[in-house]
Formats: sequence, structure tokens, C-alpha cells
Amino acid sequence: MIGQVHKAYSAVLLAAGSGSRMAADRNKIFLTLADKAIFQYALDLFLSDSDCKQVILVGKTEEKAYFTDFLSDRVCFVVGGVERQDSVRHALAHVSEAAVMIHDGARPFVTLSELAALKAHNNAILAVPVKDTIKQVEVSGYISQTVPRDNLWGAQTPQFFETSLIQKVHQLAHSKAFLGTDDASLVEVFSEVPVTIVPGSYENIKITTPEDLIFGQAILDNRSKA
Ligand SMILES: Nc1ccn([C@@H]2O[C@H](COP(=O)(O)OP(=O)(O)OP(=O)(O)O)[C@@H](O)[C@H]2O)c(=O)n1
Ligand SMILES: C[C@](O)(CO)[C@H](O)COP(=O)(O)O
Repeated sequence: MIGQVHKAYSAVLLAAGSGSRMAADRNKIFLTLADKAIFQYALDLFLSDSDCKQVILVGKTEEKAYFTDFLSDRVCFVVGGVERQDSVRHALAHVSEAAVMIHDGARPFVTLSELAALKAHNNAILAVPVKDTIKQVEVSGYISQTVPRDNLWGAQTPQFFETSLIQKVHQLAHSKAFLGTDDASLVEVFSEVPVTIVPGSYENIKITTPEDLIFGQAILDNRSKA
């Protein structure tokens, strides 16, 4: 790619969730798509990027054994926490590089060109324009309003940050018991630093509920034709 920015970074790959909405017999990130565990797609992608100097695999203590085969000079294991945000904070204490990509192990379809687009910025996240009509609903169950969607984006991962910034806002959030649903939200609340939206792909789904496995297989089938 012409003008590609090369920037050394660490990757935090989150795999310490429970996958409760998947209701499978094990943590969803171990389920397979085309015979490959879901978390391994992003792991392989990061390892194929020479700018990625370190991968921090974040998992549950009781699942550590499942990750042993993937550990190496470049890949280490860190125990996660109760909430996603706790897992990220634990991992951030082990980051070796000045920049860090934080990624859900449950998002297998991120691409090298998306990683390259993020690296062109200091602090940036992948996101896609919201396609649905969004209704705000009262507890009564009635609609109170239709939210204009022109400026609404659905946040994805990876989310790319200066390490010192994201470490600082995670510590502040922890000390104030603030829980965000992504990492950029902590930068928004606890700093003045702008975060850039990098338009991503609707294929970069998070495997969350059982039908996502069907969508995931369809994405793989389509990619294998290209
Ligand atoms: N305490 C947690 C919770 C989540 N995650 C990770 O964060 C990503 C996004 O979270 P989500 O899809 O909500 O995963 P789960 O918590 O596993 O799913 P659920 O909410 O359905 O239980 C996943 O890769 C998951 O493994 C994590 O590392 N630590
Ligand atoms: C970080 C995230 O992937 C952004 O879409 C998402 O918030 C993770 O978990 P959620 O529990 O499904 O919101």
C-alpha cells in the first residue's frame, strides 16, 4: 500500500469473557469456524503484521491451558477480570510498545488493511455507520423518539491508542468506578484527546449470539471465493 504508516504496537486480544449470549457449552471464542477457533483468526492476523511486536492474550485462569500452544516470544498470557474493562486494564500493565491495539477475540474478520488504516492515526477506532432506524423507548414500552442517525456510528474493535493515554484513562475509570462499553469511551470521558473514527467494514462482526456463527461462515465462504 502506498504511503502506509509503519508503527510498532502491542496487541491486546481479549478472550476472557463467558459468551453467555452464545449459550454454548464453552467460552464462545473456542468455538470453531472452518475448523479454526474464533480467537485464532485475529491472533494469526496480528502475528502476520510485522509492526505488531507483542500479543497479549487475555483469558480466564481456568482456561489458561487452552492457550499454551499459542504462547511464544511474541505472545504472552494475562489473566482477565470480571468485566471486559477489567480485562483490558490488566493487560495494559504488560504492554511493551508506545501504541496498543485493543481487540475483541470474538471479532475474527478484521483485516490487515484495517490495521494499516488505524496505524495512520494516534488514537482511532474502527466503526460503521448505523443502518437501522433507532428508537428511544420508555420503560412503558412506548417509543419516545426516533433518534436521528446521521451522526451515529457503531463502534467496533480494534481500537488503537497511545499506550500512556489509554493506561491513564483506564486507571481513572477504575478509581471512579466508571464502566464503559468500549475503550474509546474512557478517552472521551477522562481526557480531551480526540479519537478518530476510521470507517470499517460491516463484515467485522462480533460473534455474540448463535446466528452470528451462520453469518461468520457466510463471510468466510464469500472471502474464499475472492
Ligand atoms: N470479562 C471479560 C469480558 C469479555 N471479554 C472479551 O471481550 C470481548 C467482547 O465481549 P463480549 O462479546 O461481550 O463477550 P462475552 O463477555 O464473552 O459475551 P457475553 O456478554 O455474551 O457473556 C470478547 O472477546 C470477550 O472474550 C474479556 O476479555 N473479559
Ligand atoms: C468493544 C465492543 O466490541 C464495541 O462494539 C463492544 O462494546 C464489546 O462488548 P458488548 O458487551 O457486546 O457491548
